Amino acid sequence: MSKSFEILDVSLRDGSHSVRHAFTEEQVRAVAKGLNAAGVRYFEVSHGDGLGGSSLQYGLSATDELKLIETAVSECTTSEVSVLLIPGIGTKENLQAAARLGAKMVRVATHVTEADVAAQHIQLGRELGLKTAGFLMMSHMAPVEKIVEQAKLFESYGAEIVYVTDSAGAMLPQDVTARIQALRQELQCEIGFHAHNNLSMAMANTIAAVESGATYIDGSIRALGAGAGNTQTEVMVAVLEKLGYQADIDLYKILDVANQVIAPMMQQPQEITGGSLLLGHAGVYSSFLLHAQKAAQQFGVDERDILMELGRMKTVGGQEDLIYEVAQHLIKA
Ligand SMILES: C[C@H](O)CC(=O)C(=O)O
Ligand SMILES: [Mn+2]
Repeated sequence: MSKSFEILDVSLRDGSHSVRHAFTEEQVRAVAKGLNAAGVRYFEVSHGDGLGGSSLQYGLSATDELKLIETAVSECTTSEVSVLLIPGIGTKENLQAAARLGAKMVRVATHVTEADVAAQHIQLGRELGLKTAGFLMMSHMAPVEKIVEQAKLFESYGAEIVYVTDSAGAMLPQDVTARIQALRQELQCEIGFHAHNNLSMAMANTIAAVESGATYIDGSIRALGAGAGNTQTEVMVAVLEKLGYQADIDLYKILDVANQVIAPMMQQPQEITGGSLLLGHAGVYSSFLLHAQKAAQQFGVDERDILMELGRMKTVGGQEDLIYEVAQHLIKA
C-alpha cells in the first residue's frame, strides 16, 4: 500500500488555545520527541493564534514561542516543524526568525474571503525555502465558488497546499465534500483539511475530505485544540488505516504520546459541552470559547447567549474584543 496523505499534528499550536497558551519547554520537548518517534511528518508549533499571537487580545504565552519552536526542532530527526502565521498578527520578521530556528513549513492563514492579504507572506515562505500553504479559516462562511476563487489567489502567490479550515466546527460531510472536490478540480496544488469537533463531525468530515482528494490532514492528539478540539490524531491513524489508507505512523507510539504526555497536560477534557456545541451550531470561531466563558463569568451572563449573539453577528477571528462587548450588552438587555 503506498502512502496516501500527510498528517499534520496541531497539538502544539491549536492545543495552545486549550491550555491558555501555557505550554512549557519541557512539555513541548516531550511531545515533539514522541511525534518524531511515531513518524509524524509535520507538526505545528506556535501561539494558538499563530506567530506573534502572544498579546492581551489573544492571550499571553507563558513561554516565548520562538523558544518552543527551537526546542521542538531540536527533537526532530525525521519530523518537520510547521508554524502558523496570520498576516496582521504575525509579521514577516516573525517568520524569518522561525525559519532561522529550523521551521520547515509555514501555513499562512486568512479569513476565507481575505486571501489577498497573504501574498507577501506566501512569497516570503517560498523565498525562505519553506513548504508553504494557504489556510482558509471559517470556510463554512463562504460558498464553494468563493472558496475556489480565494484558493486560486493563494495558489497564484505560490502556495503549495491550500487548506479548507472548519474553524467553527460547523461543517457537515457534504459541505466538506463540495469544497474539497471543487478545489481538486480547479487547482493544481495539494489540498488540505483542518477540522474542529464541535458537532462531533471532525472524523466524518476528515474522511469526506480524504475521499474527495485532500492529501494533507490535520489532527491533534487527544483532540487537544480550540473548542471541542480537532480530529483526534491517534484515532484518525487507526480509522484511515481501516479504510485502506496508509498513514505511516506507529499506532502504539502515538498512543504513548497521547496517554503519557498529552493527557497529563490537559487543563480540561476535550468534550462537547454546551459551549462547544453552540460554536458549531452558531458558526463561531472555536478559539472564542474560553474567552466567552471568561466574559460570561465576569459579567454574570450565560456563555450560550454570548456565543449565539456572536454567531448572529457573523464575527470572525480577530474580533475577540467583541466577545466582552456582547457580554456587557447582554447585562443591559
Ligand atoms: C488561529 C486559529 O486558531 C487557526 C485555526 O486553527 C482555525 O481557524 O481553526
Ligand atoms: Mn483550528
